[in-house]
Amino acid sequence: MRIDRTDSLFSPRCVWVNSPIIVGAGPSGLAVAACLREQGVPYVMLERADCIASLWQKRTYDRLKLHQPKQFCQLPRMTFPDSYPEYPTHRQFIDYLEHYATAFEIKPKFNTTVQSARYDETSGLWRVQSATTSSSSGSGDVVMEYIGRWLVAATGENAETVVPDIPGLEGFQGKVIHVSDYKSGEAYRGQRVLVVGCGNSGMEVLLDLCDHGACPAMVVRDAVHVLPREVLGKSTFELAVLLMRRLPLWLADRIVILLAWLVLGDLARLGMRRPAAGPLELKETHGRTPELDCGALARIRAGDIDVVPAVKSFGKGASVELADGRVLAFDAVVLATGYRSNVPQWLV
Ligand SMILES: NC(=O)C1=CN([C@@H]2O[C@H](COP(=O)(O)OP(=O)(O)OC[C@H]3O[C@@H](n4cnc5c(N)ncnc54)[C@H](OP(=O)(O)O)[C@@H]3O)[C@@H](O)[C@H]2O)C=CC1
Ligand SMILES: O=C(O)C(=O)Cc1c[nH]c2ccccc12
Repeated sequence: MRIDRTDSLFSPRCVWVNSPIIVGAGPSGLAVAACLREQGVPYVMLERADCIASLWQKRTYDRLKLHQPKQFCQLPRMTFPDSYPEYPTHRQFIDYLEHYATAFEIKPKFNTTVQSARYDETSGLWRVQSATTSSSSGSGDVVMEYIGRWLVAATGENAETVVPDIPGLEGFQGKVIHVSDYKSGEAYRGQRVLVVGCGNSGMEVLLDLCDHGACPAMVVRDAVHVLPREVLGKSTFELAVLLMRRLPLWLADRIVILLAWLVLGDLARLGMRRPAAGPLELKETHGRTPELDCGALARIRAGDIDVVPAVKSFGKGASVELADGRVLAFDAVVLATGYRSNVPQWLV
């Protein structure tokens, strides 16, 4: 057997890069890479997954479409094809991103997880430690340290799934998944499904479950801002941007809430009260995205989706105890409880 002396002598291997180090090959990382490329600036791009835009490729449900019209979602220097609809499907979005990466010759180092990125004040340099998993069996991770002057953190807000710590969840007898593993309601036909969380993912999965003949319930534990996707044919997002440019935030919020009320009616009657702070204020101050209704509200109104309060605990078998004391039985649980960034873990 040959002993690799360079590995044992310099572990981890250090590479000096006279260029930015981009962490993450999602839409933001790709956009940065394309702009650098256009200026003739080289870069190194490190990506944990084995493909670009892994969240879009591996963790989205089948029916997902962009929630904003396409002109607000395209990356710099390349528009969406004219043939795309106003709200492209996630498959179309992935095709666009693949085409974008090819056009700008973006070649990330895949299967490479950044473990830490440290800024050294004295030298003014970043030390970025990464581990590359090899697909060939037997050879372990290759640990590298990239040293350079610029770091771009582009791992997004949704790198890790959030799984709530609800008592008894591990003992629940039915199937439990996080929404990142949900593809379609086909697997749930005829089943009682509890969807925990009423963000954009939860709301759309509820609709999908209805469309596939399941019997879902939605946990709403707190106040929530649901807005229509469009008002009088104009996207609420565009409208909000226009209002925010011209008016103070509080007034823009009042108008958005009034329009939402005119289109959607009083949602408190459906068990969904609005937070005291407006949707635009919450986006500005907490980065909290408003929920855009894609049809779930109509199904709640029709009685196809039950709205229930917070889950207190999962009991014996397949029972669930709710905050209001009710105990209900479910066949399956979908945790649509969100995602979080992992930047604080590796940017030290
Ligand atoms: N087509 C598109 O463009 C889509 C975009 N998205 C985006 O992706 C991002 C992630 O969305 P999403 O996956 O919905 O995650 P979010 O973080 O937006 O929503 C998570 C939801 O789960 C609730 N929750 C968390 N823990 C619990 C618990 N223990 N019990 C009850 N409820 C709980 C939260 O409630 P609380 O507010 O009380 O914490 C919140 O309503 C967002 O930016 C969203 O807009 C998602 C789907 C489709
Ligand atoms: O694209 C996002 O990240 C969003 O959060 C969408 C969004 C931000 N502000 C809004 C106002 C009204 C409707 C949607 C949004």
